[in-house]
Amino acid sequence: MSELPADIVLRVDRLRTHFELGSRVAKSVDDVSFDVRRGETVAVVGESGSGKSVTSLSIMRLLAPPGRIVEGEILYRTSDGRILDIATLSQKDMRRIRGREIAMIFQEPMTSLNPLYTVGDQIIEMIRLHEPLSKLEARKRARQMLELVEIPAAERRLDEYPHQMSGGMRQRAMIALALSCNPKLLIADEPTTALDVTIQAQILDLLRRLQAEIGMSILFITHNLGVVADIAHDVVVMYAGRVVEQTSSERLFEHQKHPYSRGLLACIPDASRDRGPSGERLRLNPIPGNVPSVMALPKGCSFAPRCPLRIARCEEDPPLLVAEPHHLSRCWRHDDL
Ligand SMILES: Nc1ncnc2c1ncn2[C@@H]1O[C@H](COP(=O)(O)OP(=O)(O)OP(=O)(O)O)[C@@H](O)[C@H]1O
Repeated sequence: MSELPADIVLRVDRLRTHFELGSRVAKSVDDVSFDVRRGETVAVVGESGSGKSVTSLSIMRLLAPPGRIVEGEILYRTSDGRILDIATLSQKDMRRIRGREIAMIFQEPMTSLNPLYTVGDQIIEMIRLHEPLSKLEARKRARQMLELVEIPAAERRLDEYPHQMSGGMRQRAMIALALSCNPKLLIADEPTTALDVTIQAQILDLLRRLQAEIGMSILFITHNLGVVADIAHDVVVMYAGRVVEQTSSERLFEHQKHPYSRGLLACIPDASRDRGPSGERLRLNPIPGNVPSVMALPKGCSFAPRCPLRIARCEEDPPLLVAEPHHLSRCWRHDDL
């Protein structure tokens, strides 16, 4: 197994995850590599179908058959300093990693919250699953968790059912549940997508604050490049199962080296720019066309059919090229960008 530098919590290395459907193979994640450092956030960005969720499900080992990791390593540094390859871990060992070491939050809080139990009981159960605390001690900890995620009147809220809470509060309760075992890595899969803009900003603020306080690392999955600038240190832009651009967040916003990232940037809503003279909503500039199916990729560069900068050479598949130091791009024309 490879070595892992001391500041790296998670290293995804040449990961390939396929769905084998009869004689056809969907290469949903095709040679993806990135590092997540301690206390930092990496955002994985791309439109629907680009392979973001399959990447996070591979890391959590929650893939349902016929999904399978066929190649690559997912190296993880545990709290007690061991380095494990999650890609080959048994499901029994993986159960000890999920929740305690790596937790996940979703777009829809009811994916993790059970409607039949109070929020408090769910957090208490999770705490006691991992720590030998009495019910009373666990309840106290659960209340502190609700306070940590800034849910007002935490003591009373412990006894509420998820449906008694607003969308934003439910999202906070889900985060409290995920953090109740003090994970080192939080995988956040579109956690703010269903929320309105103000609540979205509050949840992003909360995640940033929690990260600074607890020092956890975050893998942030989103289709919205707009939220990335606020939260991520590094960005991995995915398209049709592959990485097309990878660099720091600061660098990406300054200078995109792939036409797909440029297109995603043009889709970011901007309140001042996107209103007409009488305040009406203007259309953004969506990238024409759709992400191709990973079962029927075009020949050469998979983005070429939608690309305004396409040239004859794009019929040849570009590798991930070093456009600048610490800046990778899978585009023949990265120098022209
Ligand atoms: N259960 C499955 N069976 C077959 N193919 C699948 C399955 N799940 C995902 N895929 C394939 O993997 C591709 C990537 O899917 P994935 O869900 O990771 O995309 P995504 O970027 O997360 O999109 P979204 O934002 O819609 O979740 C899909 O286009 C699909 O072809």
